[in-house]
Amino acid sequence: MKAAPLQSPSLEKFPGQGLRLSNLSFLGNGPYSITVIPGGCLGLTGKSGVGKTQLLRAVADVIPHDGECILNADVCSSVSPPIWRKMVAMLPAESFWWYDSVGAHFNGGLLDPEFKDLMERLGFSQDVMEWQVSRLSTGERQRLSLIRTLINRPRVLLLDEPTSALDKKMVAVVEEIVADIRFHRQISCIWVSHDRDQLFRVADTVCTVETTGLVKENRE
Ligand SMILES: Nc1ncnc2c1ncn2[C@@H]1O[C@H](COP(=O)(O)OP(=O)(O)OP(=O)(O)O)[C@@H](O)[C@H]1O
Repeated sequence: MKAAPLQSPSLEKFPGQGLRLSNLSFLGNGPYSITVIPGGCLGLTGKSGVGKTQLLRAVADVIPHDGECILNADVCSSVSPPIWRKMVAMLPAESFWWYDSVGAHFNGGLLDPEFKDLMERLGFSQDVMEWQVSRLSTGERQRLSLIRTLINRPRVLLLDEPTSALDKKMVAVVEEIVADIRFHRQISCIWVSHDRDQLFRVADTVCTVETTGLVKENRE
């Protein structure tokens, strides 16, 4: 069954704005069509292996795909991939680290006025910048990679199970940080999770990803 295109009811306030997926397809999945308004959050769930991560990767333009992603007036196919990926940032479930030291991954970000606040809220003191990446726990990597993504100031945030390695208290902190940033920067967000309760806390629209499209979920 092909799902109808979806959009948030408040979209009329933002004509032509936000992140729009238009007949996006990849690896035999799709087409997917939906709009996420500025400041909005789309929650995606679905069975393991259905293609949630690949959907985020298609939106981030890191895998081949058909159809379009449009961010405000920018059409993905007309924007160079590095520029698109700077605007549309994906936080993968398992973060990548290139250098031995944590601080080397943050260079200019240390001057970002929000850096110190994010570090404190996510439970780090400044000396973590001197640490070796090899000593980081899975949860520390997850929290630090969120900071690294946010200080690049993306206009769209694609979050792939961003709290999977965190305790309850830190899950709440991450949910609050993302909500604050969506509100203050008016960025659009897609949040992938197997935790349905979490998606109904953080997102204004929740959908199940099927191989043929998105199916809107209602809170029960
Ligand atoms: N390069 C590729 N070529 C073909 N198939 C791929 C490629 N990369 C991943 N896949 C397949 O695409 C499918 C979807 O993978 P994906 O990681 O998006 O699933 P998911 O819904 O995020 O699953 P999970 O909930 O387990 O994380 C999987 O069957 C995977 O094996």
